[in-house]
Amino acid sequence: LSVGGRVRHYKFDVEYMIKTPDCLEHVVMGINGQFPGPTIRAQVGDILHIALTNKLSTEGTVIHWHGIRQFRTPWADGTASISQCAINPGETYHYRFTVDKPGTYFYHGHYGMQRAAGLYGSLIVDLPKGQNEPFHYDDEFNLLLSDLWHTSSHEQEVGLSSKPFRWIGEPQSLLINGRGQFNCSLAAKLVNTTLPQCNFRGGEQCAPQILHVEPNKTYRIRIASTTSLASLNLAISNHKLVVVEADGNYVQPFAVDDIDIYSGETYSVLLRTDQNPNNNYWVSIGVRGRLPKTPQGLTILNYKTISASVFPTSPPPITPLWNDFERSKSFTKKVIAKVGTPQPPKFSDRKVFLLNTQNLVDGFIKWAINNMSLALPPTPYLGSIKFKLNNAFDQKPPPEKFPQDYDIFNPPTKNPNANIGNGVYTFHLDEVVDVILQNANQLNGIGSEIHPWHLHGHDFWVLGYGEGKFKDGDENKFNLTHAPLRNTAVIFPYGWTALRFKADNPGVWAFHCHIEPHLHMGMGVIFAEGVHKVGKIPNEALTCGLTGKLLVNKRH
Ligand SMILES: O=C1O[C@H]([C@@H](O)CO)C(O)=C1O
Repeated sequence: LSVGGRVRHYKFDVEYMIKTPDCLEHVVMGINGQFPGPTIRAQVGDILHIALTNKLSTEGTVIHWHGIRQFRTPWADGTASISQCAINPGETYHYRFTVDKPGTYFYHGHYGMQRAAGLYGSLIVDLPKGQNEPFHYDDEFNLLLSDLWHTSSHEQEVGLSSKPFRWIGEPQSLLINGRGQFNCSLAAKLVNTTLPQCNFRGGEQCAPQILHVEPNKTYRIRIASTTSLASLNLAISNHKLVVVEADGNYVQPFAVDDIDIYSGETYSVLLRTDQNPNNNYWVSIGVRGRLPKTPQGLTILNYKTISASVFPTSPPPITPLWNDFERSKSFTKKVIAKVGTPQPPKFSDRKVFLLNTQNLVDGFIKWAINNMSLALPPTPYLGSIKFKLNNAFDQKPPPEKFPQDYDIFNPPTKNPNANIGNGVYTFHLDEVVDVILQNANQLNGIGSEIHPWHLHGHDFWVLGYGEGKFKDGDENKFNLTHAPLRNTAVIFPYGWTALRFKADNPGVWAFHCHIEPHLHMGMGVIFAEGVHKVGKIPNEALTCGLTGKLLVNKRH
């Protein structure tokens, strides 16, 4: 742990609670009685110490600190079956780790589908006092975006693993800082809807959190998406957004009317309050990438010159067409590194091609990567690899490429069946790895979805996005001069995305689609590097499976 960092102590009690996040009652997962969980705010170099107590009565839990690389603390990454054992009811796990990079982050459950159940909150890392961000702002807001279902995460989980398969469908509500409106609309008076106008007295759990601003100032709006499924577009009527940060990395500033944000991504945008201060304006989020069946999520940008209850004069921004993928690509490709950002090594040591397919396994619908669908083992990899427990998981590494003649434009008719597995991609410490994520056609009918891939333990450089199947020579088009550093990158329908990272963080790291049901259906892989260099893993991370038995045997 870094020297001189201030230790910040948090006590987190995770429990199920009854809340009314979209004006209807639901059981959600919360922390210390709050949904979303408390915001963690720290400074670069600080050590966070979060004592997490599982107050659920019948299931385990863990929390992942999304975007924090966990250098020298891989057991604090908060991934059940990968970096630690799930924390049992009544038990407390101590997450201790350094936050070494300023930026906008969040945290969330990483066991079963607990993120879908509402286990999430914001994590913001400021620069040390006296240091300035490379852009100016007067004040800031924080928007944590999520989606909500009226079915429980358990019901969803069982449906996804059933035969016949039951898809979770589209979310019922979109939430901004845990607040949405299902049975009324904030904008009913201005839009074509059968929903009544919402009437809030204030204090309701589903009342929107209003952004109160002063005219002629610059605000930094931090935006993080922890959605289970939805790809979102955020816009603020009449106001330009200048994107300055993505996933805790500075980007070359660019101005847009709206931003796309995929699950697992974070952005900071600057907003200048230069519009008529006698109006209020809409902040809207809407679904993109899938046929939307969910009303927009809304709140208000209120110029303090007038009352927050003054009704905006025009309807909320219209969310761009869900399937205008050219528009989506155009936005995503605008995200390039700020000048001065470290750039990737010119060459990679290894290329891993990962074909994403939706398959059948014994009649169950799964997602597979190079024909392997991930099912996590009972003993977390970090311990089983470090202690060489070879029975803990498949010792045969998964394939690093897929058949060249695979037809990505059609359903997987020739090989509809995938295999279930839990093998590991092992990298040499400091190896420079390219990952080429290849999208393909879904299982039934013609179509291909967007998947946001999130890497634990690292940032990667995004080298490029391409159409169709990656082919020899495409690497000549890689962006090696202003490649953005990120921890999440999307693959577009029928396209590929190329990433480069240095395997310089001893540990075991998940790399997966951040869509919660897709991960649950096996859409992920496991990377490991330099595990022999990992320091002493705290016993509390090892108390299950084969490592649990080792601990017991030492005592007897
Ligand atoms: O994984 C998925 O399954 C459904 C559909 O493909 C099968 O019902 C869907 O929309 C997904 O994203």
